[in-house]
Amino acid sequence: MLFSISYVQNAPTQSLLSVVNGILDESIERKNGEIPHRVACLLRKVVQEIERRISTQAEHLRTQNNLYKSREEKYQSRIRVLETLATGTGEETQTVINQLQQIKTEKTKIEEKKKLEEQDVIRLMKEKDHSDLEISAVKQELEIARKTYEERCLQLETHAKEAKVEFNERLKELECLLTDSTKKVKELESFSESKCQSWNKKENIYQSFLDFQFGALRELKVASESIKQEILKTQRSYSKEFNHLGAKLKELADAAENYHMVLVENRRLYNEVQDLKGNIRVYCRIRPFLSGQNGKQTTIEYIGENGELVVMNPSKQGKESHRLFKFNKVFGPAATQEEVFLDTQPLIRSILDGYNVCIFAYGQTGSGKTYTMTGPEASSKEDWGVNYRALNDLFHLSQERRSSFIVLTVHVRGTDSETGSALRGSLHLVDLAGSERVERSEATGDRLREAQHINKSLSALGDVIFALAQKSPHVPYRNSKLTQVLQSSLGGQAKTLMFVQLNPDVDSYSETLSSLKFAERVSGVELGAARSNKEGMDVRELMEQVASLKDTIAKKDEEIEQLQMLKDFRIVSPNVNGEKSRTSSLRFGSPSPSRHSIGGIPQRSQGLSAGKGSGLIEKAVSDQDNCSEYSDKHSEVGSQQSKLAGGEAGQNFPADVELLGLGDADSEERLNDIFDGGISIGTETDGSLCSPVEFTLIPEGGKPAENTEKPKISSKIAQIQQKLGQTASSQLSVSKDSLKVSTSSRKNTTGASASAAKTSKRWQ
Ligand SMILES: Nc1ncnc2c1ncn2[C@@H]1O[C@H](COP(=O)(O)OP(=O)(O)OP(=O)(O)O)[C@@H](O)[C@H]1O
Repeated sequence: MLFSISYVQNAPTQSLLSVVNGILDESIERKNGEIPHRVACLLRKVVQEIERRISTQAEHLRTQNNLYKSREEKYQSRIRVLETLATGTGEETQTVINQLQQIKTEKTKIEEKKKLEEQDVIRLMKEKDHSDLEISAVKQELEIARKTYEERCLQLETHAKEAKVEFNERLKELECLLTDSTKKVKELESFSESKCQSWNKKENIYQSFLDFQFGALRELKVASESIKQEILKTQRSYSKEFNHLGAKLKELADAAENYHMVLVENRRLYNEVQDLKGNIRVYCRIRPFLSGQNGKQTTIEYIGENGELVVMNPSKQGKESHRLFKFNKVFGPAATQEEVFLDTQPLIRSILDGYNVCIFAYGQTGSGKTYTMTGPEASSKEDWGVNYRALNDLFHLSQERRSSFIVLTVHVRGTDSETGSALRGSLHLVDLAGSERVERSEATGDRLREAQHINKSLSALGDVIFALAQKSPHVPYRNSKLTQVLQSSLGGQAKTLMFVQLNPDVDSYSETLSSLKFAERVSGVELGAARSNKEGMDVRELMEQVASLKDTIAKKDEEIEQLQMLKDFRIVSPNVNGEKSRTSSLRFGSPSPSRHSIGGIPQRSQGLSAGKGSGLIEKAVSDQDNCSEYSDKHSEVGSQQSKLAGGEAGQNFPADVELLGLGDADSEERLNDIFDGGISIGTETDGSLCSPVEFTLIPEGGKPAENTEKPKISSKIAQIQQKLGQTASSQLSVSKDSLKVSTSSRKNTTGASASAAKTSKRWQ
């Protein structure tokens, strides 16, 4: 804002005022109240100029006013002159009037002008007042600004003074510090000098240390060289040892290999233990999903090599969802017929050693029982089931009966040419009916009745298994034809194997579980060590001698009785004679368990109807019935065949009467049958069946003989017994009465053997 003096002098008042206002506004906007000195000077000049102008204006106005007053007076005098003149001449008057008029107009104009100028003056006055006010305001502001400025200056001066004092103090401090620093520098210089000296010393020490280290390093190099040599030596010895260890490891690997053989051996031994304990072996077989069942969920979780099986219940969670079972062997879905048979073969072959063997397949419908036992229909040789494989030589027979004792029984008999002992074994191959619950079979009408029947025989089988597992004194074999048929295998110390067949389908889980539980129970059944039906020549001869001696005793007994009766007849009345006869007959009836057993052997079949198998059983039983005709005729006892084919259960046959007078054309064979029957029937525990052979073999030391011939016979028996003691001493424990019974039972048993032989022939 630099205004020259000429601008201030030449600029109109209005613009000067606006300059002043601008300066003031600017200072107000800054708000610091400070007006620079130059601006203040300028303002002062502007204000002075405005004041000067106003005073000039006022002077001018006063001059104008005086001028107008003098003019007015002049015109007034003229008017008077003119008025004087007007009174003189009219024309002149008129002219003067005109002039006057002009003057008046002029006067009006001048007055108007005057008015305007007066207005101007008034306006200027107002402007002046306004300017005065503004000037005073500016003055005030200037005063305030000046004061503020002065205060600020004062403050700055004070600050400057304080700063100066402070600066001086700081300067002093810095001077002190400088002095200190100088001192310190000097100290440091002296310290570094001493340090330098000590470092030099240390350098010398380190130099000597390094020299020493280099010396040591040289020594170490020498030592490392010798250590290297040591290591090489050790390496050589280690490699030797490694080789040695390798050899040992190889030995271990061989041992591990052997371990597997040992495992196999262990399994074999385990099987032998099972043989000795007589457990029913249980093989579990899981059939694969059939075509169309792909993608189905399986319940089989794990199949162990040693017979472990874990099944999973998909509807349960956690621990309860899994169940572990252990059997002799578990065959997975991929197991071939050959594999299954290979594990079964030893058992089957043992019939050649005179064992009775029974293999039966259990499981729900469609689980693969027939597949395992027989094989699929129209099967090739690889698909052959256990039946065909085991009975390759009887294949044609199996085929004949393909369309219908389910139960295929094979009797094997042979003679050991070296020892002359006879071997007799039988093999039962049973394909049971489906084990599912009747509701699940969805059968109705006749099929429902048939299913119920099947269910009954399977439940009877369950009862028998349960009784055997519990070692119950009574085993209900006779509750169904099936259990009667299987009696010799389930209770006759035979070798028995059950295939439990499983359908892996999740829908069959409950059936699978119940089959597995049943199988678990079956595997717990101990039948006792299997016995071979092997009779040495000595035994047979002795048996024959015992039998003939018993015959003699019986004849003598009869003679004694007849004599006694004759004697009594002579002494007492005929009634008494009758009484005596009855007593005598009763003695032959069932006073002792052994007698009772002979009487209670026959049990007539009521006709079989057991589903798929029932036809065959029925046929078997009808065959048996045919045999029974024969056996009834000949009063056969002692073999299981005769038991099934005989009369009502528990019926006591008057064995003495029935068995007497039989022909003994093939007595040796019959004797064998009896012996066989004795062994197989021995475990019937309800007291109705017992081995007649046991009676024959077991005289109980005995009462003193009544007849004079008896001591002779008894002593002969004793001799025989001594011989027999070597082979069958454990079975000796019957009374003299038993011996009497046995005399006649011999005939009885010979009859039975014929039946067995014939029945066997029928099946062959
Ligand atoms: N291990 C297997 N491998 C291949 N297919 C099998 C196997 N086991 C069973 N099957 C098939 O499963 C189906 C049912 O088998 P199978 O007839 O043997 O059962 P089942 O238990 O005897 O039935 P049912 O009680 O009705 O006689 C058949 O088609 C059979 O071929």
